Amino acid sequence: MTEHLVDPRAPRDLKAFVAGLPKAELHVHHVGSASPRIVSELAARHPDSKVPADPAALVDYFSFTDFAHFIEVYLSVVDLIRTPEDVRLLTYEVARDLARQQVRYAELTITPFSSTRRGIDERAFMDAIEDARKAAEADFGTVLRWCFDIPGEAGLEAAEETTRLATDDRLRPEGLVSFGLGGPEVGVERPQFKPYFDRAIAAGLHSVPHAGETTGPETVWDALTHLRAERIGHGTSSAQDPKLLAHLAEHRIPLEVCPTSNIATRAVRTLDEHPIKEFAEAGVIVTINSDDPPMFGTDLDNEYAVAARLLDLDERGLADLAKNAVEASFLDPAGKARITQEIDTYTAGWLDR
Ligand SMILES: Nc1ncnc2c1ncn2[C@@H]1O[C@H](CCC(=O)c2cccc(C(=O)O)c2)[C@@H](O)[C@H]1O
Ligand SMILES: [Zn+2]
Repeated sequence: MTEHLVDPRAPRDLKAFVAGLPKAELHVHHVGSASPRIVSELAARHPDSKVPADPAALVDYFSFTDFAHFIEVYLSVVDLIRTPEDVRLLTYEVARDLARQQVRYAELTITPFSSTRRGIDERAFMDAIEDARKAAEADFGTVLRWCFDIPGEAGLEAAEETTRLATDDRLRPEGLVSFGLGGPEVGVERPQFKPYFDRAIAAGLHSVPHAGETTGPETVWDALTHLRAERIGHGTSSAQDPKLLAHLAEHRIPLEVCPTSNIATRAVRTLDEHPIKEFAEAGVIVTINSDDPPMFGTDLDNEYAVAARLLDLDERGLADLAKNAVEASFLDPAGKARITQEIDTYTAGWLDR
């Protein structure tokens, strides 16, 4: 069950503050954000799927014994996304859910390889996400950008295909800003992906691989040295290496921290054991993210509440976390200034009320 994942202990008034706080989210997956309503609607369309169409049954289905089990469940949801219309519906509804949490800007991680290899036409896929991105900005005011990630376990074929889709000017979508690496890390050495990250960076994309989620600090070092990571997805095991913490702090390389994800995938045993406090005490830039919120029984607001408890934050501390994410984002300077100003105005208004 996932009740242990929702943190009831954050003070109530801070939850109200968080609910209205303008936010940015940098580490949240496209398919992983499909709401129970969307997943059950798609599962009902495809009765051959093992994904339950009943939202209540979905809660148990989204309980994982380990990381490998999480990936298996994740891919069963990927299998539900079969048409460009499924892609467009999913993307637009994810934007609606983000807007409900006052997310003004989000970099959504998409794995195009997983969809094109399942038969969705690549041009139709790009058109679907771009249509949804423009509609979401017009309807909700939420600015979306894309990160295309390589599913590392699928190997160099997936790396080549993802790089082609991300760098071919006839295909790459206008909203694409970054290039990542997801999936299991065990046995998926980061250095082999250097040629693909080099091509993506040469095409103007920012490098943001997952690293140190289920493997040690050496994977984070590899992501920094071989993949030229500008941010690190999770980086949880960095806390095991004081030199790495010092390097991340000195070079201002942010960690995309996803507290509840780490518990749900068993990467970390309990929230109280999460290394987020070590990151903050070492001066590492921390951003708060939800990763795959419906799958982990959480949402971004809850992740901020968890961070408030683990870092003992007040409203100003929470506002600083939100500003960290804006600053670490790949949004243009004017957009960053606009959202940062919104955060400051909101926080001042809250404290003066
Ligand atoms: N916390 C996370 N940590 C890591 N990744 C995460 C996390 N959350 C979500 N993901 C996503 O999980 C997928 C994994 C897909 C994958 O491993 C795979 C393996 C073999 C074949 C295929 C295929 O498509 O044929 C896919 C990726 O898309 C990634 O973006
Ligand atoms: Zn992730």
